[in-house]
Amino acid sequence: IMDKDDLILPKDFPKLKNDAFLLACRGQETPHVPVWCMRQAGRYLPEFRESRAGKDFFATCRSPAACCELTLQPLRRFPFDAAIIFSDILVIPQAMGMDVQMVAGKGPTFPEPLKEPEDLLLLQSKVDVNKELDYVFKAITLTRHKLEGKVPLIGFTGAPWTLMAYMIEGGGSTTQSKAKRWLYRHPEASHQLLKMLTDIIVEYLLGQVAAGAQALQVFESHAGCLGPAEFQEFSLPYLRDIARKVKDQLKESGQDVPMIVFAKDGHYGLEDLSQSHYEVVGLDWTIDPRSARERTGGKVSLQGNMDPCALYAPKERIYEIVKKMLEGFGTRGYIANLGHGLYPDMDPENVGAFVEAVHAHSRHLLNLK
Ligand SMILES: Cc1c2[nH]c(c1CCC(=O)O)Cc1[nH]c(c(CCC(=O)O)c1C)Cc1[nH]c(c(CCC(=O)O)c1C)Cc1[nH]c(c(C)c1CCC(=O)O)C2
Repeated sequence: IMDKDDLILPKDFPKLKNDAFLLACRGQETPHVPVWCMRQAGRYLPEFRESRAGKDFFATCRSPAACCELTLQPLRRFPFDAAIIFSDILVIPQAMGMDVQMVAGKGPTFPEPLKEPEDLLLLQSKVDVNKELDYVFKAITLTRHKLEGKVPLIGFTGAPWTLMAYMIEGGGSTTQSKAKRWLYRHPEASHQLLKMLTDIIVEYLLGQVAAGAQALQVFESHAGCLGPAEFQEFSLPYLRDIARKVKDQLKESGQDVPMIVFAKDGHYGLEDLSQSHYEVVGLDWTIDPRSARERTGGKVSLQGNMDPCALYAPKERIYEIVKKMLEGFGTRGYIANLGHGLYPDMDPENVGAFVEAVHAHSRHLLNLK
């Protein structure tokens, strides 16, 4: 007998029925290769567009009921093996006191981005994460209940460098030159900001686990504009710090939650990423599955990496591409996904064909063993 109020308490969650994703994160045997898609809750779904119509993006993020509904929508259509909470990486800069708006046709926009190191003083350095981001935690708890144990729920965050880049660029950028200017001209202030973000992210991820998240993904979406040396200095140490601190704290309370790091276009860092305390390394489509396996030497599970644009292909071709991908990665320690998020103009039917192909072909390969 579940009272409505119990849905917001992070306890008595329904029993998990499909643990293929969690098993694959840990390199354990599964009956099929699990699959989910980055941005599976998104504008390619007509029901998503309808729910979001006329509403402010971040107001939607602040409504636990809306986040829950948007998270569940793709699972009603497709047998995905994981859900990812509907939210955004930019809720952290907002919690630090920055104004961020989602402008239609333009994307995220900061009216007053950081310009010079003095601007760091304007940020809330000691953020009360439990207060400022409580709405995300509530959304996670509600969604974990409403999922009814169908699949595990993934929580996420942006990585420090990616968030720093948005905070300085004030929005999307192809060169990230304003943010990279800080790395070369103000390395100390850069480290100060990255450290500030890291502390908040650790608390934020721990809060997500306490609220009911069963896995965590860290998005370093702007790894690609860094070179190996800058990655070593300004991204990797913080990615490692996050995983180590989150895991140490969880261990104290006897918990263990798999963590995924996705450094988009950061293949120069693949060896390092596979030795960074994350169970899973996410890959974009510019890496060949076999070479990714060789370079990570069985140290981690891998996730990815079909080119999202392959979903524009006819279904038979999608099956062929999935087949090659599965043969390249193998069926063990592997989570099928795209190499980046779905685009709004993609056909939901082809997303269904992708999921179906992963399940069917991986079952076929596993039965041959
Ligand atoms: C860089 C980044 C952002 N947000 C995110 C990242 C990291 C992943 C990546 O590299 O893409 C992460 C994110 N954003 C969203 C999710 C939800 C879960 C899911 O993947 O389904 C996740 C995991 C919802 C969203 N976040 C956003 C949408 C689409 C806008 C809308 O719903 O109105 C969704 C579904 C908006 C957003 N938010 C951001 C961008 C660049 C955009 C797109 C703007 C545009 O295309 O107009 C920042």
